[in-house]
Amino acid sequence: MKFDLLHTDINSKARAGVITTDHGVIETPIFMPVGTAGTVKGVHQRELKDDINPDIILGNTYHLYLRPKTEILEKAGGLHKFMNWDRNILTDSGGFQVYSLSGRRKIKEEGVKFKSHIDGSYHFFSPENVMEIQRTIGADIIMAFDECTPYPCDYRYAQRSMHMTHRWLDRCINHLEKVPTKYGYDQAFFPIVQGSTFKDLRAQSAEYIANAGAVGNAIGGLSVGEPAEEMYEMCEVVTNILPKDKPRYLMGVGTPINILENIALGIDMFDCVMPTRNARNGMLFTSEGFINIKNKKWADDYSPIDPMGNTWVDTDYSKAYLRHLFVADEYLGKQIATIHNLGFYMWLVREARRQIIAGTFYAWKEKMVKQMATRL
Ligand SMILES: CC1(C)O[C@@H]2[C@@H](CO[C@@]3(CNc4nc5cc6c(=O)[nH]c(N)nc6cc5[nH]4)OC(C)(C)O[C@@H]23)O1
Repeated sequence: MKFDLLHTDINSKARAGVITTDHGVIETPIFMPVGTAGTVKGVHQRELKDDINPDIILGNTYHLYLRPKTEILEKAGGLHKFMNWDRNILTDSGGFQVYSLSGRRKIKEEGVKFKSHIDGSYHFFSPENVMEIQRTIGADIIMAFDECTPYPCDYRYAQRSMHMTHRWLDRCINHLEKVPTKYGYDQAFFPIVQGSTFKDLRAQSAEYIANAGAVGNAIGGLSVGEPAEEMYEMCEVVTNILPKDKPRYLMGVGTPINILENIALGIDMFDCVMPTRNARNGMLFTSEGFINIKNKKWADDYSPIDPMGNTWVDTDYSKAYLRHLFVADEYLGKQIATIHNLGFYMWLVREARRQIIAGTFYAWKEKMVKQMATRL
């Protein structure tokens, strides 16, 4: 994997760059649609390509390991072939999902024993076997096995959790050297900064991760319920330490406002279930603010979903029609809203990139942050 930093904003730490992998280029800043179990919920791969056009989507080790299971993926030749997606894929390592999803889990130095949320069976994840699972899934970018420190927690817990994540990182790196890639293309490995919301721990973790010398670096342990201001403070500390010539990935973030504020702090890559999850509940993001399409006020509003919209659904369908589909609980409503929201998120990061290159990012960001907070 290669990262070319093309432009850094003069009034902020915002950057425009290009990541190149064996499955094509990724223009940054980038938003990565979440496709947890090998599907971006409700959207065909062909629609993804034609209408939303993401350079990269996310998969998840925890989910894919439990279903369809690694042997099914291996026989298919990896996740790209299995889901017929020939662009980039990033897989999260599952550490976080074990912490946030599985019923019961026991975290020890060796690894994490957990109960499947599907059938209650017991499983064990360690830095070593998670590296092997991600080799088998075959994503272009794979994440370290870490402990996402729960929020809130006391300093002592955050410190111990951070050091364990650092020890697990060393085990991931050592093991990856022994397990070759399986499908003939490279896989980039990203370590993950922890340290909860303590500035000194965040700095310590950022230094440790920077010294690992990986091709890209991630920031974890955020977007877990902390106030946005604390998220921004931690990103400010960490991006001042992480190397400038490597992409920075802020995991699980976030709202359109979170994304613009963090681009200004020097973050290049984002993922979040918000555009897809909120779409399924009828919450639409637009450049003028956000819409709850189930609200009665749209019942006889025959204007396009989003006249400034970026995908064909925005002008093919009216607000009244989309509201009807949600009220009638028709599948099509969720599908239309998902394509709209993902189209908006892709527009947002692409427009941010254009503004950074034009040197007008900061003023544009300030205007957009105010505008997008409006409830329409
Ligand atoms: C914002 C929003 C809508 O996103 C939802 C829900 C709750 O937050 C999210 C998103 N936040 C999030 N923080 C993360 C931290 C780590 C981390 O430290 N390590 C690793 N390996 N992976 C991570 C993935 C992360 N996702 O996390 C789950 C539980 C996946 O659902 C998401 O609120």
